[in-house]
Amino acid sequence: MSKVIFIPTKKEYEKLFPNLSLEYNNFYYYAKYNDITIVVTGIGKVNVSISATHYFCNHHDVEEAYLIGIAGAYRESGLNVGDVVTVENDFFVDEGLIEDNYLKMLNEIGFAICEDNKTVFKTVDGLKHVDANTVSLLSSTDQLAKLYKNKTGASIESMEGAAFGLVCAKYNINSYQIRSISNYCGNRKHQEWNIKLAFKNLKNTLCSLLSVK
Ligand SMILES: O=C(O)c1cccc(C(=O)CC[C@H]2O[C@@H](n3cnc4c(=O)[nH]cnc43)[C@H](O)[C@@H]2O)c1
Repeated sequence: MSKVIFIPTKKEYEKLFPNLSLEYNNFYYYAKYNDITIVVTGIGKVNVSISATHYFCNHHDVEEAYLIGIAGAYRESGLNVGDVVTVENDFFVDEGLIEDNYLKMLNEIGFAICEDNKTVFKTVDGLKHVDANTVSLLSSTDQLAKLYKNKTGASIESMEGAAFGLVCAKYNINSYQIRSISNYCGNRKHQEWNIKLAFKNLKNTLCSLLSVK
């Protein structure tokens, strides 16, 4: 049985594994770290779905799959930049429509992507448990951030989570999602990015959780 770590972008990979070079197989970049495979999926729902599906089709011994990376936190979440969290429920929040400034997810108009338009992850003890929204249209205004947050009550936002969770569920694979908060959502002028702190804390978590040095 094996473990695999999925990371959305090469930028994130290079901050976490600066000395480990990547190979390419036409679908994704990957590397081996001891007995763990690391897959760089590409940004967003489509890329993570292609990469994870291809990986699981070709590796039938996966026991645990981890999606790790950075994420934005909604202002009202109480989270700080640099916090590392374990995601429980992850919503396809922007698959839907907006009517009179009210956001309806696809499940509310009879076309659910999956049950309740969300996927559910296993969680890691010792980290803050949060719910997440997965978006293609980033919440780059305070108004949109509020719309997303109020819809599901999620604390954080990423671009891959719910899609990854759905692929893992289809393959019956135990999935985990660990994110380090790099910025706040909303108005791009006030997002307060701190990439360095986010990756320092994420790397520390990886070291203790998966014995990755
Ligand atoms: O600017 C940099 O140096 C840099 C270094 C590493 C990664 C990045 C990214 O922008 C990665 C994009 C990645 O991060 C997630 N993310 C982060 N903040 C948010 C957000 O506010 N809303 C949605 N997604 C966010 C996302 O999952 C992307 O895959 C930059």
